[in-house]
Amino acid sequence: MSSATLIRAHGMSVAHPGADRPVISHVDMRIKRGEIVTVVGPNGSGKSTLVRALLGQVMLSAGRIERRAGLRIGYVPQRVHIERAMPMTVRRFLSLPVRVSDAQAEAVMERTGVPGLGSRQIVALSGGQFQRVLLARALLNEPELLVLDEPTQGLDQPGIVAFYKLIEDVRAETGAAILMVSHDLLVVMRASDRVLCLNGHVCCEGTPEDVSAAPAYRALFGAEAQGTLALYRHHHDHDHDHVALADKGHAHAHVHGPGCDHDHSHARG
Ligand SMILES: Nc1ncnc2c1ncn2[C@@H]1O[C@H](COP(=O)(O)OP(=O)(O)OP(=O)(O)O)[C@@H](O)[C@H]1O
Repeated sequence: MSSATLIRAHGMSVAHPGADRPVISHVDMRIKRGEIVTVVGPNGSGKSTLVRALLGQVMLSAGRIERRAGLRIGYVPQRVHIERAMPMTVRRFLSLPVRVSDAQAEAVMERTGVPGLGSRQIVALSGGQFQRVLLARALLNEPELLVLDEPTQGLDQPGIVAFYKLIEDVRAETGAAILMVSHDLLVVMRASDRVLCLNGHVCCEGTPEDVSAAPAYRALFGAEAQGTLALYRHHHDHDHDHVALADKGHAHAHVHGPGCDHDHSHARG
């Protein structure tokens, strides 16, 4: 594994007991220091399973995962899986499972745009505030890799845009790599260095520009894909020069998982 690589999956497959076919098959992927990588795919395509397998929370049925020794990971699970009704203040929530000082708690809340909320009950937070508190907790152990599973679920459009801006700021400040699962194709693509399009297997992978032009992506996302393609044809106005990416020279490289039966021509329209 190269020194810039934080985590790498080789032929990763996950099958749930009793299911007739694997949820994800033969996924090869890696995340390098400081990269923002997004996983997109239809409902049920295995995105959360992929993330949880990378984190070691789900057993692989085939393949293996390499992690850099001592890799610090911050994880924000999908919101729907978190019990919000528990009677608990934000301050106490931030001290679970590892106790933090008041100063640390206040600093991280300030960082994620929810200063002074420590005494609030979790249940009394808005969706956007809760999401920022979850992010704050994930940042407390100074992760080198931050993993966010559908972090903007339930937020309105300005809330979504603001959240991704915050994520980019966190990356710029801390140098953490970020792996996100998202449905916000347009917004998330602008914030990503690399996109992985999943439908049980990796259908296509590459820069947002490459993926938005890939036939497999367009077949999966239809009209919505047209929007991202238009974005990259006419408004590719962001740059990633502030991040040293080892694979910059391979900006158009992308790989296909085995078993893909879609059109593999890589024409860019
Ligand atoms: N523990 C489990 N046991 C059995 N099947 C499971 C389990 N976890 C997930 N699945 C199934 O695996 C498939 C993929 O689920 P997963 O949550 O990874 O998809 P997803 O792409 O994240 O979906 P969504 O976009 O709806 O969140 C689904 O059909 C789901 O029902």
